[in-house]
Amino acid sequence: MQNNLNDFTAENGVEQLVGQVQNVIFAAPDSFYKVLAVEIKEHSFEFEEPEITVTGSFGDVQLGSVYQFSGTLKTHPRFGEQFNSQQYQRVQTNSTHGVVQYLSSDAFPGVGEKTAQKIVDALGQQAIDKILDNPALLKNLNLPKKQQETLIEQLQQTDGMERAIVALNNYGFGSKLASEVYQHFAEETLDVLEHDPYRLSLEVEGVSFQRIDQLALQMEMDALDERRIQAGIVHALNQATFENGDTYLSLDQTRQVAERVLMQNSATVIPDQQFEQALLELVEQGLVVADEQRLFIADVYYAEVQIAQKIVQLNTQKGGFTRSEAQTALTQAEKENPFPYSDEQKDAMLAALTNQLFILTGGPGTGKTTIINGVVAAYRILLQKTGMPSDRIDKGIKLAAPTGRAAKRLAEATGMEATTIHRLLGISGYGQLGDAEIEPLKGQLLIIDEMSMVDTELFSLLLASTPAHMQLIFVGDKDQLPSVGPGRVFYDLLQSGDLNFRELETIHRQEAGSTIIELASEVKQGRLPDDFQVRQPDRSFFPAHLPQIPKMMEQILTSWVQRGHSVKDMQILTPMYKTAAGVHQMNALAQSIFNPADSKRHELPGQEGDFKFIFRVGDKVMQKTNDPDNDVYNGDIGYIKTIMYARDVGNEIKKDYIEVEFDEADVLYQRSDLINLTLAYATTIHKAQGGEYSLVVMPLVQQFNRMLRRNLLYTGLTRAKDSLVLLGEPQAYVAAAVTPGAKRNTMLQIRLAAAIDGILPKLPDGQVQMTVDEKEKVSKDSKKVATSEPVEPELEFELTSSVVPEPEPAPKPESLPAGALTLQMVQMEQIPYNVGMEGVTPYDFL
Ligand SMILES: Nc1ncnc2c1ncn2[C@@H]1O[C@H](COP(=O)(O)OP(=O)(O)OP(=O)(O)O)[C@@H](O)[C@H]1O
Repeated sequence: MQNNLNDFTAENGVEQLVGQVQNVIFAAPDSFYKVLAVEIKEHSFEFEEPEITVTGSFGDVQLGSVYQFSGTLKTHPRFGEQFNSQQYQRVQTNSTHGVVQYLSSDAFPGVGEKTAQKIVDALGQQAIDKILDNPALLKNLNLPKKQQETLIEQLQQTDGMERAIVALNNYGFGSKLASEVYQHFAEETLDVLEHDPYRLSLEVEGVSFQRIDQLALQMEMDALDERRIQAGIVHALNQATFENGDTYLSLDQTRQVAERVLMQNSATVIPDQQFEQALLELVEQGLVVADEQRLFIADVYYAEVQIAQKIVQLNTQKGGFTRSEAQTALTQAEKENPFPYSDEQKDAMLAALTNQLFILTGGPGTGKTTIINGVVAAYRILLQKTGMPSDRIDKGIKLAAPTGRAAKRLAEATGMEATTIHRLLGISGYGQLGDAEIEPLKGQLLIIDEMSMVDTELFSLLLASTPAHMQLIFVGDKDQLPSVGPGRVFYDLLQSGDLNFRELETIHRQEAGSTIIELASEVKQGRLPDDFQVRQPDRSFFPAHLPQIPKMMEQILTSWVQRGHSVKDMQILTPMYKTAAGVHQMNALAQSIFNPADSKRHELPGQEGDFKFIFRVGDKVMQKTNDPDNDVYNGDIGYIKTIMYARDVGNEIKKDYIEVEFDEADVLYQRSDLINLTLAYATTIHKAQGGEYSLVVMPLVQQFNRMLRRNLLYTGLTRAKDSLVLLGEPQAYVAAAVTPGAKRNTMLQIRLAAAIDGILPKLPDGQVQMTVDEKEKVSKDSKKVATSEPVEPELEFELTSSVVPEPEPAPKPESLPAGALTLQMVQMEQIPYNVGMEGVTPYDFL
């Protein structure tokens, strides 16, 4: 430790405190202000308690790490004595923590945290070196023989790795991320970390720019170092692309966002010339593409160009069958169908059968599944006529969807096999899509459902793997939210107007009294029906302000349980994570009703952002990332089957774990994997895309402000199959209905037009997404002839502004339709704002 207890005294009235951060009690969303719970190790002032509250401005503080704080002890009128920190720094000496973390990581199967601590207690911070020098030391610790052997073998095998990982752990990297960093840089890890740290954020997914920036500045790297500015620019573009869904930023936007990002940790202003130079370098390196005043992450730029190229190529090809052949097959298929097809449906099916590429959009109940079934039936008939054996026909028809849940629904609706797009393409591992090895698909017909969820990168990969002869049908609902990932591919394809597509208008769902679909189609047109608040057989509305929502939700869920319904058929959908009506609070509430605490059952802690919760056996949970290796994908819902503690008899891996039962597979999560798992009684509406539930309960209040958009409300409503319970403020619903979805910067429509005119930008070699077969062919060809010239980076811009931008203005609602305005004014007067829950009885919502 830098300070010895003896000279640990206040200087010039500034007190000193060294302590280990136990918890971040509060973190301001828009500044670095935090309130920390700190276990005291040393202090220069009088204080009797073992723990103290520390307030101040802190960057990315690491739980469990030790910091030295300089500041003053203050008495807060409500919270009592607190340490107000003006300066802080991390104390590096507590590296035993890193060694324990490393030894108990997945690299040493069978070694848990307790054993790791025992080793470090006995051998100290240099434990690893000591064991490597003298393996016999482990014998004195009474560890089981098998454990000793594993430890020695692994340590010897990994040689320098442990030093790198321990160093990374001490810099605050968790074990999993630390090993990903090591896998990427291998023996160069420490060198890169110390001399070129921004490479970590540029090259390893999951290492944030902010974390590296704080680290680098602490290591006294120059705030104007070109590598820092480059990393800031890439971070700005990544944020726009992978968080906001844009495929590019304008030059001005990039400058503004990058500046904001770079100034979070240092007040140094980046001069225009240096920004420009850093950007030029990125373009020359091929990480960023500049197209006039637009800047793209290179992979996304190439993906858009490649999509346009392939789509236009396919769109000009006729399908394998003539119109009269298709017509005959359809007539035959119709005979097998329980009802005759409508003209609109027949027209769409004929277009699907006679074109190589066909796109279908329609709201719920308009007959999309009917068309998929009809096309498949007719397709079978057509192939049978060519003499193809029926097993080959079945294998040649592929159905897929972007998520496991959507694929399962597609399989149920069609009675055929359906899979995720990832699985169809054979993508495995967590790696970036751009690096995926893709196999060409086999078969004649490919139908993708829930196409609105497919993003630019995945779509480009999908197209790259479809052979020229394969017929493609893309089905979706253009009014739903766009993909979570970059772009709004489905919307752009339809909007281009030049492709073979049909939009279904007529609703066919006939169930008596079903008003959810009517509500959805009103919302689609930017208004709410006059009977919005009037109870219908399948939907109800309960007025409430934000503070009333938890109580009302409790009544709704309790009533659901009392009526003998299962949690499986119910889903709370809400726009955001925070607030009393957000995902976190709703989950905690629903868990207390559906799966309350029980001292006999095992529990493990979970955390999402700064929200802490617990996992219990029986909990409804959701996977948060794509994990093709385990066949679980972002948004998949499962139920906790088992929770095992390391000490439990029969626990073979000797580590705490949770086993979750998903539709496709059971998946095991050790503590370090729990970051990929969360409670799922409530989810965001975004995460619910592609899912369908018997009952949807949706709270909307004006506090959700920016999120209140038409496509969000529409997506939420259309997830309800039988019953819909809406609660909240009517004006929040009106605001959502009248406000169009957020705009995304995408270039796909322009690229499609350019591809049609034959003036698409040329893709440089190495950037064309190719299947394994194509790659082999190119590599053979390239041995014969030296090919294309290197492409000069294009960069043509002028810096116009260095002003930090104002936050994006709140979305402007379109002018209110007359009906909606009346509703807003009249209904608001009727809300029992002050009557509390007595005035509202949401018991009979079914
Ligand atoms: N032409 C028709 N005549 C009578 N009933 C029809 C017709 N077309 C579809 N239906 C019925 O309407 C309902 C909705 O059709 P379908 O499931 O194909 O729509 P969808 O667009 O796939 O709906 P969702 O997106 O909600 O799953 C089904 O019960 C279907 O049997």
